[in-house]
Amino acid sequence: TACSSKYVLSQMHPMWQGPLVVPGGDHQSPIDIAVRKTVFDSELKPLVTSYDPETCQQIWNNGYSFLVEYDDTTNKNTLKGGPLRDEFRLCQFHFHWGETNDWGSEHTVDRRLFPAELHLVHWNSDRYSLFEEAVMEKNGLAVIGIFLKVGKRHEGLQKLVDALPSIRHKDSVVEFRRFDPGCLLPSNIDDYWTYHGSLTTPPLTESVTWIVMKQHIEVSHDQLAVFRSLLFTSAEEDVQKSMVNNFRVQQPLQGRTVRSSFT
Ligand SMILES: COc1ccc(C[C@H]2SC(=O)NC2=O)c(OC)c1
Ligand SMILES: [Zn+2]
Repeated sequence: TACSSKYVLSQMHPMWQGPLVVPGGDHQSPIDIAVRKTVFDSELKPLVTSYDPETCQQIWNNGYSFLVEYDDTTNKNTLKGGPLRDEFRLCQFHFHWGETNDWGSEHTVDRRLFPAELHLVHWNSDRYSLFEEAVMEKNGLAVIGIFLKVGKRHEGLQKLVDALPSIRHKDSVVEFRRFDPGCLLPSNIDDYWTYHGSLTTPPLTESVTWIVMKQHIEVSHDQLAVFRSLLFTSAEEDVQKSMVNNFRVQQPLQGRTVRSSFT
């Protein structure tokens, strides 16, 4: 689908620090969410999600993370409400994780790192007709960020974990059907932080309304270990590199305000 955004990542080192000066960017992501500096906004509405598992298409390794992609040619997977004025359409979700459980998330909360972070990527289908158009526009994307903690096994995640060995190498893809992304949401999606930022990999465009959930989800140690069995490298390459630490470091807030939907 369009959203697979076969973006060519510059020869990005896993601990890619990015250029010191980002071209034309002072609203970059991820950031540290300093809770004491967030501002409660009573105008923020509850988030409304509606996902159809039948639109799930494939899971693939793009050499940076693994993506589960949805058919985004119709309006079957929608996100609205929260800080959003328009209706957005899910196109994919993916994760970021570390080589150990001590780090791996992109956003931090009061400098606290989580072992992994889930991103559900949506594009503004009220204003644009393709993901690729939306990704270049200021109000083009909405990404829900959900922290993962190591604890009890996540039953819904297991179907995805079981598919990972079949996409070990970069550019491998397999059919992946009837997966409900809603099963990955925490029980409480009314408490979140929101701010305007960017993609966390090239092209780093500042087109994202970030919605970071306060409540994390739990996955087991063994489930997360399977993420780390993926490889950055393609089958042809003679040196195989484990897909770990595929996160960007936190970027300066540059005067932005992070709003909270809760007190
Ligand atoms: C050209 O379009 C792109 C390029 C990169 C990403 C992936 C980035 S953005 C994020 O939140 N996490 C990531 O790893 C993308 O995703 C929407 C869209
Ligand atoms: Zn991401």
